[in-house]
Amino acid sequence: MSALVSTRVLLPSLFFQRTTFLSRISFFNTSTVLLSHVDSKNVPLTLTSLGFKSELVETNNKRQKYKQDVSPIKTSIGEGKPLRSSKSKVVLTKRTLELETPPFASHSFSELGLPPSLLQRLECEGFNVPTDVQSAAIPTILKNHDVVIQSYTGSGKTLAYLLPILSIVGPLRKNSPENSDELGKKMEIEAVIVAPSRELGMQIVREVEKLLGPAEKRAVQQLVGGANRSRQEEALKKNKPSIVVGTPGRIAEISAAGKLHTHNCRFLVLDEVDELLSFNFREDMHRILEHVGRRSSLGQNAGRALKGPLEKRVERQTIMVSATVPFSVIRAARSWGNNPLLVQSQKIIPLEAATPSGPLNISNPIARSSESPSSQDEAPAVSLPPSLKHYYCISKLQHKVDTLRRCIHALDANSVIAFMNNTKQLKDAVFKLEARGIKALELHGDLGKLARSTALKKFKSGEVRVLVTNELSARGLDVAECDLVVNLDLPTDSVHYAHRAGRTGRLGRKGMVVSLCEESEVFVVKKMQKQLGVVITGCDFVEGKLSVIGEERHT
Ligand SMILES: Nc1ncnc2c1ncn2[C@@H]1O[C@H](COP(=O)(O)OP(=O)(O)OP(=O)(O)O)[C@@H](O)[C@H]1O
Repeated sequence: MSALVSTRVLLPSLFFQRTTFLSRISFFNTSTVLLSHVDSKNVPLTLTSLGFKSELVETNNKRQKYKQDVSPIKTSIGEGKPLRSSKSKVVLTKRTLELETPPFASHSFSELGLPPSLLQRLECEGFNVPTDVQSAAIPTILKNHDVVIQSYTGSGKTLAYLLPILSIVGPLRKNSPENSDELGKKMEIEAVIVAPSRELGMQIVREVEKLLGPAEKRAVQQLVGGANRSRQEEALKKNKPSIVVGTPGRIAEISAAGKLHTHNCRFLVLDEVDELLSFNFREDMHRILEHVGRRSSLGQNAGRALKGPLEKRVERQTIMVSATVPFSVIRAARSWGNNPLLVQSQKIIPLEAATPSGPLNISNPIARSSESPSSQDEAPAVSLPPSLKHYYCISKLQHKVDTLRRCIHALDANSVIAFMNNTKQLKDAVFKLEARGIKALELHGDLGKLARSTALKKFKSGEVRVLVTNELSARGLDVAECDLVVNLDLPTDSVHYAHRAGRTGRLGRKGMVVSLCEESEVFVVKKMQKQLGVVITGCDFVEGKLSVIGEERHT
């Protein structure tokens, strides 16, 4: 207890010191160690006690930039009502999300072979240091390798593929288009990025637009389902984008209609590749894989000559990405790509060397040692952010929403994603939360496009405290402020658990995951714990506090 108090007292002064990034990492590691000595039976565990701090500040609502050399990542989220009415200034609760295990590499972006125009844009947007996986993937992709990028949720995989692509295609590329006849004439799509949901597709588009800057943002075009197709086709014709980002159905549809010419495409990215392999996407993915970059007449500079029987052919570069890479993806990647490499944060190996019992689970030693060889066959290379804390709480079905309410209050969570499996029950949960005075909104595929984007916007801005959703939001959704994920229904398997859990604890921030289950489901939690290689601790919420049941193991 005294260790916890002294850590808290030390925080404000140390927090604003201009220390180096590395010394700050060691400071936070120290605070973690101290916290782990606290007797969890006597001390209430809240997000604050686990390292989240709240303080009242004024904010002008500007986006917080990531400046790793100045201060840990902070983020502003609204707790609720402004304390004072003012048109220009709103007083909100500022919550500082400390970095527990920052995934930043020791390199700088300028060492990775990116063009000056892109480096400038990165600086403008406040991206100063690449993450581990970016340091590994960027040079590998720039060397023309097909890759499978596997790294835990929130570790920066999107920029890991966007940056090398933008170095080679589009207005920020190494050779300015004005100086090259071949590139100047080119009107074709040069990169196709496929994502399994409209929300993720739009998020990627925004990330590309951010990097391109306001003057060049037309170089990317969204082709997501649910949006007006003819408008997308008109935009393709008018803006002649270099990059398109979309969902499999819409991309395949527009391509089949002859309005999207991707045969000469240089890059094909499959984001959340294991999800794109699912049965639902089979036909559309087949078309995309068959057509994108398949009849290339690219110039020598842009294309890659293949070895062996395909020696004369110039072909697309295929980039496959996910936090979870089951062996089915490895098999598919071998057939889709040209000698692909498996790129992880700390290592790069030929995909050929990846076997079901081999390096796939290297980031997950507990899972490797606890799984039998047969169950490893389909065991995913799951990677969860190391800063996450996992709990489960036994609750009767009819009491789950009330348990969720108690959980939110006990942990003092400000930005919560609650996952359910059934849309109808999801609506009831929102109704019950609202009736209990907690601002909540639903987000699922049955909603219209406007309702979906409004819900997401309100949640991201902090206007809504709880987003009740289903698998739709489990993949890729990036809300830095999310400090708690609750499974109101258990996910179907450990892969789904990993993606749901990964909506919090982004980019090394702390986060908590609480799974509410009935007594008869505890064995499912235990099984996932084993497969994922994490400790999921039993807990309850009593008198406004989280109390741990049984021994909590700190790993
Ligand atoms: N080098 C960096 N510096 C600062 N912020 C970064 C950096 N790289 C990425 N980010 C930010 O980190 C957040 C998480 O990145 P991203 O969404 O790419 O993670 P991810 O690994 O793709 O996660 P998931 O597996 O859940 O899709 C984003 O908000 C992104 O803008």
